[in-house]
Amino acid sequence: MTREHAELEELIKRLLADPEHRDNPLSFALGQLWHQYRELLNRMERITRVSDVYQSLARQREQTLAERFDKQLRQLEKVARISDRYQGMMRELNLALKEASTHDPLTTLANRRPLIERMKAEVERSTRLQHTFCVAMLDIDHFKQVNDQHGHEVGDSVLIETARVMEAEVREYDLCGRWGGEEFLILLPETELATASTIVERVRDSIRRMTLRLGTETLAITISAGLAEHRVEESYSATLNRADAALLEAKRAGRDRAHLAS
Ligand SMILES: Nc1nc2c(ncn2[C@@H]2O[C@H](COP(=O)(O)OP(=O)(O)OP(=O)(O)O)[C@@H](O)[C@H]2O)c(=O)[nH]1
Repeated sequence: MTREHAELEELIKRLLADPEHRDNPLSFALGQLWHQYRELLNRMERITRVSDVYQSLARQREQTLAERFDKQLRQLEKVARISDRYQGMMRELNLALKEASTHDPLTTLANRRPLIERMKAEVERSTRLQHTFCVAMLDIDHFKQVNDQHGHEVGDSVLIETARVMEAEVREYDLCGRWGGEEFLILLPETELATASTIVERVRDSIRRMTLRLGTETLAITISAGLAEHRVEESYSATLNRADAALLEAKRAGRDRAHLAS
């Protein structure tokens, strides 16, 4: 309320209360007007108060809603982060499981499972396309002596290094794997016996030239191998058995050599 307004109200109140103006014909009408004006003012004040309370309640409600929304959003973000992390862990675990079921943990070469699958696939492919393939079984000579004389850890290092050299010597589409113990298998797709023999000789030569240092000594490793070319309509296991028999012949003939299966 302005100062002039307050002064005007004060003047009206004084005039209405003054006994001197009691008989003035305007005094009654002014009194009624003053009364209505005061009532109107009171109602407006009540409405303003109610509106203020309502606005403040609405503000509070808005605030609590916003806070609740923020809290739920933060919880959702947390759940999403946990779920992302969980999914990442599951993916890694899956990969690790797949790796463990298809690879030898020591040498990281393929284990029997993928080797057998690839041999089966090659049998199918060779039947369909009339292409041949070869299987080479390779075995470290006198490996028991390496373990006995130098210990199991050195034996493990020999296996790891042999696998590394073997893998480095074969072509990208060949498959090297650990068949078990000190025995390895190389699958050579689209390869005839003569070419496969050259590749196996190259592998054997590289392994012979491997330098495995043991203090001042160097450990020399030799490999025997048996090689078989897949025959039309032969199962993968029959080819494998012929390669194995050729390996046995190579061992019997004095080791450090490769024999071709008949
Ligand atoms: N260090 C180590 N040794 C292994 C592993 N797997 C198998 N061996 C050993 O490999 C040796 C194989 O011995 P044998 O089957 O007698 O073969 P070898 O001594 O190589 O004899 P030939 O094959 O006839 O030349 C055994 O002593 C096994 O304990 C392995 O993962 N690590």
